Amino acid sequence: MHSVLVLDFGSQYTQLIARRIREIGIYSEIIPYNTPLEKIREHKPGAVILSGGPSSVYGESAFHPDEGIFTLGVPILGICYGLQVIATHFGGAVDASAKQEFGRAKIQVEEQNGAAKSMLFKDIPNSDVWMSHGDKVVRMPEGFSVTASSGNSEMCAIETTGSKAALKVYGLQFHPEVQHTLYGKQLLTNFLIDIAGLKPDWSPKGFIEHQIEEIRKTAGKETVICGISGGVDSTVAAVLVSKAIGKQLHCVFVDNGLLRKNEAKKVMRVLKPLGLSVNLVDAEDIFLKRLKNVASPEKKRKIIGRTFIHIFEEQIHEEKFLVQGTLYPDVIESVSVKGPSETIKSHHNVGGLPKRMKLKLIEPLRELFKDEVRAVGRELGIAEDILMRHPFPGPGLAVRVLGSVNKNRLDILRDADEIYLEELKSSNLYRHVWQAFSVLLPVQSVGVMGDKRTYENVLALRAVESSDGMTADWAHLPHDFLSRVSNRIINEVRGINRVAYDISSKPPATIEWE
Ligand SMILES: Nc1ncnc2c1ncn2[C@@H]1O[C@H](COP(=O)(O)OP(=O)(O)OP(=O)(O)O)[C@@H](O)[C@H]1O
Ligand SMILES: O=c1[nH]c(=O)c2[nH+]cn([C@@H]3O[C@H](COP(=O)(O)O)[C@@H](O)[C@H]3O)c2[nH]1
Ligand SMILES: NC(=O)CC[C@H](N)C(=O)O
Ligand SMILES: [Mg+2]
Repeated sequence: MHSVLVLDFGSQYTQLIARRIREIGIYSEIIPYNTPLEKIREHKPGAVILSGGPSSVYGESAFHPDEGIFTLGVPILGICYGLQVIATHFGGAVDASAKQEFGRAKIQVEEQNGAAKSMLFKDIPNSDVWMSHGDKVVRMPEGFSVTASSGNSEMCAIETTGSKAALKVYGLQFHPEVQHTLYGKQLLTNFLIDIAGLKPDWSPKGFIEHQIEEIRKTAGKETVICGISGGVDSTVAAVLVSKAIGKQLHCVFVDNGLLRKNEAKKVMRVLKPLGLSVNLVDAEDIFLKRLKNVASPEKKRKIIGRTFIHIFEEQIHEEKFLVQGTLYPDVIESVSVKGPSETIKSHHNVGGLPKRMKLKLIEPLRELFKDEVRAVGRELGIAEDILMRHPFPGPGLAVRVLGSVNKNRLDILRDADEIYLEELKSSNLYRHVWQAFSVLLPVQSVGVMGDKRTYENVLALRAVESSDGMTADWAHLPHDFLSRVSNRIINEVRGINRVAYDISSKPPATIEWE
């Protein structure tokens, strides 16, 4: 199976390029813009795409690829900054444009004999495209011709022609990967299928078959351990590995006392039909003991992370491999040219584990996006209830009971959260939001219940819409729904006399409160 390599020059849209290619049914991977030619060759790419990027090709700190890519012998498509890289490499010139162009523009497709001159524009009329640039090609590179133009960029689409035609190098000033470019997907399809001759053969079924083979090769006869949370990623990873090596896989589910109401039991019940061997470890006491009187969010997160590792280590006997449900967005973050960003919160992670214990990793989902993981899960026969679950953070309710955590406060939160989730499901709203949960505030307020003064806790409800958890907006849940949930919680949960709804987006807030 050939893949498409996307060289990342730091565009905000790089992930989107990979995403669109996957939607066409072709495998794609993102690699840093400066990956050496030998490394690129190892991927055996069927086509290469150069992404956009914030720098200017003529600037001192411009990003340049290994020039050897132009000798790979596969079609190359440069988008925006990628086009500008191509233009300068082949002897053209790029300069700051008098007029910057952000947003919608209309392209004029060059015609020949009543059809588009370029195969890239097959079945694409003059139409709206999305632009985001301040530089433009001001002198054509040699051996190229213009295939489309826009009001502001006469050389909006160019490609090799004549004696250079066989090189199949294409450049676009606009962004075909964004939804606002009406025929963007058609253009990418033309490039990948008609020009590069790739086959759209990515399917969950093919993926599963391929991974099963790979996992068998990697694991051999060794035993393998997997931390399972009942969440989407670890469940799909575990079922896939178990399909490959059956009884060699041992799963560990840690009840850290920070799970939702009856979650340990529920998770064990839903995992049962999947035929996995799951060891439930009751570690509530140790987690709560270590968290006692700790109020700082970062301290809590670190204690939980460490305790997870500690419990996990006790469960490892002769295993040589560790299964992780790492997804593609996790991988991309570590290769992006943007480099490491500031730590906003320390995500609990089993990631520290392998080095310390010399466990080797099996990460069958590391090339997938979340919705693709769900599609693979569906193909594996995993129930929709598991696949459509909202993400749940490893530190669980410890980051939703603000301030210091104890069993009493956790129980109050569990009771309230159960009502909220129950109502979301029965009102058919659960699937329409990315994530919803309750937060117990370290604040008391005065109320009056049955003529009596109360002085009790405040609970916040949170629901967000998001596509990847990186940015989010608060969900505009119907007022009568919120009012019903609030009534039920105040009436049914002892210890809460006031409910608030969180109307902050991310950024500047985050999804979780701690
Ligand atoms: N209670 C737990 N017991 C054992 N392992 C856990 C537990 N919670 C988290 N993990 C491990 O940490 C990893 C990361 O957790 P994370 O919440 O990101 O993924 P997930 O739970 O598999 O899926 P989702 O994002 O849908 O919640 C899991 O894949 C799992 O291996
Ligand atoms: O596995 C996890 N371990 C963690 O430590 C963690 N912290 C936050 N989250 C989840 O990540 C998404 C983004 O959350 P934030 O906006 O709060 O950073 C949201 O979906 C959060 O629920 C975590 N997931
Ligand atoms: N989006 C881009 O790739 C921008 C490329 C370049 N920095 C410009 O402004 O033209
Ligand atoms: Mg989880």
